[in-house]
Formats: sequence, C-alpha cells, structure tokens
Amino acid sequence: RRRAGSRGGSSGKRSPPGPFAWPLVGNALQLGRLPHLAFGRLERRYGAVFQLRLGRRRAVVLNGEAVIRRALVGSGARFAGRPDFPSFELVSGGRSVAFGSCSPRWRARRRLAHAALRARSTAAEVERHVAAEAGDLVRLFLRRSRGGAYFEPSPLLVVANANVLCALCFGRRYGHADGEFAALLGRNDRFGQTVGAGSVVDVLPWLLRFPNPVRRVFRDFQALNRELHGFVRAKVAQHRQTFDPRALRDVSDVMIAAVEHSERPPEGLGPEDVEGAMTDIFGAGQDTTSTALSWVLLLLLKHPRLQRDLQAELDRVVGRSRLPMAEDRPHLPLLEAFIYETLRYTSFVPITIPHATTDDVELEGFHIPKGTVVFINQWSVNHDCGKWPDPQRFDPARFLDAQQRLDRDRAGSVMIFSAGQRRCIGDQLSKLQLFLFTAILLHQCSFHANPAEDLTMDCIHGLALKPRPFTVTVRQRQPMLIQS
Ligand code: HEM
Repeated sequence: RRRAGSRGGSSGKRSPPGPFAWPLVGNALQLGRLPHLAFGRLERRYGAVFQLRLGRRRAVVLNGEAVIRRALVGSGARFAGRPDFPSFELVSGGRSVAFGSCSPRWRARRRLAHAALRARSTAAEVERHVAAEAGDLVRLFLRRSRGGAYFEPSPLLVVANANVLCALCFGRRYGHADGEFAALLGRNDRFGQTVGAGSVVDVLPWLLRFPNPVRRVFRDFQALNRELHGFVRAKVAQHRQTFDPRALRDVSDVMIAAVEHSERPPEGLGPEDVEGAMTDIFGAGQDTTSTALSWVLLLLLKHPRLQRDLQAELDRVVGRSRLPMAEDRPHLPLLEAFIYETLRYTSFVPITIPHATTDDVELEGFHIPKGTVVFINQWSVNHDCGKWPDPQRFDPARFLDAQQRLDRDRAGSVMIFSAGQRRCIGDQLSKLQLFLFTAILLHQCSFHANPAEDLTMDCIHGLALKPRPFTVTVRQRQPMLIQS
C-alpha cells in the first residue's frame, strides 16, 4: 500500500514516502541480496526519493541522475557525511578517507590521498606497471591453457591488479605464487558484504550479542581490516626507515614527505593518517578494478564477434609490431565504448558506500533531517530507460556517434564513481588501468568460453557485484610480442 509523503510530527515538514516499516527491524530484512533491485521496485512505487527504516535508523534512497546530482553536487557538503556505523570505525585504523565522517581532518586526509595518488600515477608510470603485469598474465594464461585446458582467470586478475597498486604505492610487486599475498587479497569479498547497502549488522547491532551468521561475518570483517591495515603499516614503516626527501619513490613517500617532513604539514594530520589513507588507497584500488576486469573478460566470452571487432581495431590502429600504449586511447573508440558499456551494463558498484546528511536539508520538497543514512542508487542512473534505450541490452555502440567516435558526454554520464565531494579519487587511474589491461590482453590473446558452462550474469553480492566463478581457455595471437 502506498504511503504518501507524511508531515513529520510537530514540525509540519514533509518526509519522503516509503513502505510500511516493521517494529524492531524496520525494512532491513526486505532489501535482499541485491538491494539496488529492491530500490528499483520501490522507486516505481514511491518515486525517486523514498525513505526506509533500518532498525531504528532512518534511511533515504536517492534514484535517477537529476536527483542524485542535485543532492551530491548541488547541496555542498550536506550529503557528504558517512553514518556512524560500528563497522566503518574498523576500516583503516579509524583514519579512513572512504569511511570517515565529514570533518576538516577528513577533508585534509582526502586531499592528501588524492594529491599523492595523482602525483604518482602518471600515464607513463601506470603504463609501465600494467605492461609488466599484463605480460605476466599472458604467460600464465597460456601456460594454464595448454592442451585446450580451461582455468579460472579472476584470481589471477586480482593479483595482477593489486600488483599495479602495490608498485605505485610501495614500489614492489608479488609473484602469483605468493600464498600470503593471495590470501590477503582473497578476503576482499567479505569486506564488501559488511559495508554494502544490504548489510544488516550496522543497523541491527543486537545481532552481535549472540552467535549467528551475521556476527561471524562481522568478526571476519574485524580480522581482515586489522590484517590489511597491518600489511600497509609495515610497508609504510619500512618507507620511513629508508626515506630520502630528494628521491620520492612512490605514493607512500609522497605522503610521508607531505605529513612528516614538511615545514607546513596539512593541518591536524599525523603519521596515523598516512597509514590510514594508504590502507584506503590500497584496499579500494585493488579490489574494484580487478572486479571490472573480470566482467570485461566475461563479456568478451559472451560476445565473441565483438571480441574480434575489438582485435581488428587494435590491429588497425596499433599494428602487430608493438603493444598498445596509453597514447593509443583516443584512437580506439570501440575499445573505449566497450569499457564504458561494461561499467554501465554491470553497474558493479550499484550503490555507493552509504552516505549521511551532515545537516537538515530539503530535497525535492522533502525534509531530510541531519544524520539520515542516504543510499545513492547508481544502478538507477545506468539503467534508466529514459536515458539509455533498452538498458538491459549490452551494446557498446550506444557510446559511438555517427562518425564512430566516442561520445564523451554519454560516456561521462555513466555513474559508477559517484559524484560530488565523495566521488572516487581513483577514477582516472582505474579507467587507464582497465584500458591498458584490456588492450594488451586482447592484442596478444583471444579468449574462448567453456562450452560446458552457462555464462551467466549472476553475481556474488556485496559493495561490488562480482561475476560467479567462470573458466576460459586462451590462445595466443601471432606474432606474440610477450616472451614466454
Ligand atoms: C573501477 C574501479 C573503481 C570503482 C567503480 C570505484 C567506485 C567508487 C565508489 C562508488 C566510491 C564511493 C563514493 C561515494 O560514497 O559516493 C568510491 C570511493 C573511493 N574510491 Fe573508488 N572506485 C574504483 C577504483 C578506485 C581506485 C583505483 C582507488 C585508489 C587507487 C579508489 C579509491 C577510492 C577512495 C579513497 C574512495 C573514498 C572517497 C571518499 O569517501 O571521499 N577507487 N569508489
């Protein structure tokens, strides 16, 4: 039954409409494993702005590009807070950029992280590291495909991508056979399950008082955050010991220099903020981009003709005597369109990290009090049929204009990195990484699906949606430029 926007108590201000909320749990158990789809159904019923109750907390869900941009870009910092959830405190030693609430210190930490990342992720540097990792991947892929065998590519993509981040952040990489590194990265899935919109532990904290599956996931979350932060702290400590202000080696050194060796350090920041921001960059950066790469591979398997078209474009523009480079990007519109369509179609971060209002605010005529949890439904932007004809169809050509050039406006209106003051700081880096990995892998290899498997778009849920495990066999393209 529809409940219209109600007048809130004595204030007479209009609250957003929303479904009936059950005592104790509110709507927390109604969102299911894929809350963006539940939000889509509720949007059709209640409109672009509606409210829920999660336990005792009030939450508002924002849908559609216009409303989301008005809130995140047009309302200053009022939608840029984070809820004071117990799990958020555990991330990056409590000094997280991504999970920290909006304060002058958080702002300084974000600026520090953004500037250090930009300084050390130039096209040349990213290209060097991706080329090395992609070379290793090609060799591994071909080895595992001997005799036409099928293997699971996603775990290898995770390590390759984490190594790019490790090289940029700490100046080193790990072998694919390094069990400890693989184990550290393998725990990523559980991170996303705790902080994603469908997670109930933060809104039903009494679930932590007795043994149950939610408590187990939460305790795992505690352990994995401690472990990741410990890994990064050890790396930063080594950097401090060998620090030379005249030769900054990587993102760690740039941050140490700015905070610990500067005459005018950013206000309020100390060594723990360097460790917190580094943990965030490493944590956020290695999980997301590798997920995107897994989707890229899955979609190449589902669309073999498109795979051949992409290879033909690469052969025409790059030729067969060298590997693709960052500067080829503007000349490969089909490849760019394919990547944007992958981001749009999968919308694999369908809802951002939860936001919170930092003040009372009016939006679309509704009153939203300070401290309200706000969910930003990016999926709704990317699957809006008013904006994308037939949004459930995978079609890279929607990003090409009549001259087969990339339509930059359309590409820019895919929403996967959020917007406004909380927009992802790794957007440029991850798009460049995605481009280079995809270009090099497709230039050197072709990818073939396992006929015994059904290639489904079903996913593992969490903050990021990941493809279910799938296998592939890889064949080399001639002439091979990567030595085996
Ligand atoms: C395809 C890859 C990626 C996607 C789809 C992605 C997406 C996102 C999203 C949706 C958010 C939340 C924004 C919000 O709450 O409104 C976010 C935040 C963030 N991302 Fe990314 N990200 C990616 C790669 C990266 C990389 C490579 C890095 C760093 C190297 C990074 C660092 C961060 C940080 C530090 C934040 C927190 C920003 C804040 O709260 O102020 N991300 N990202």
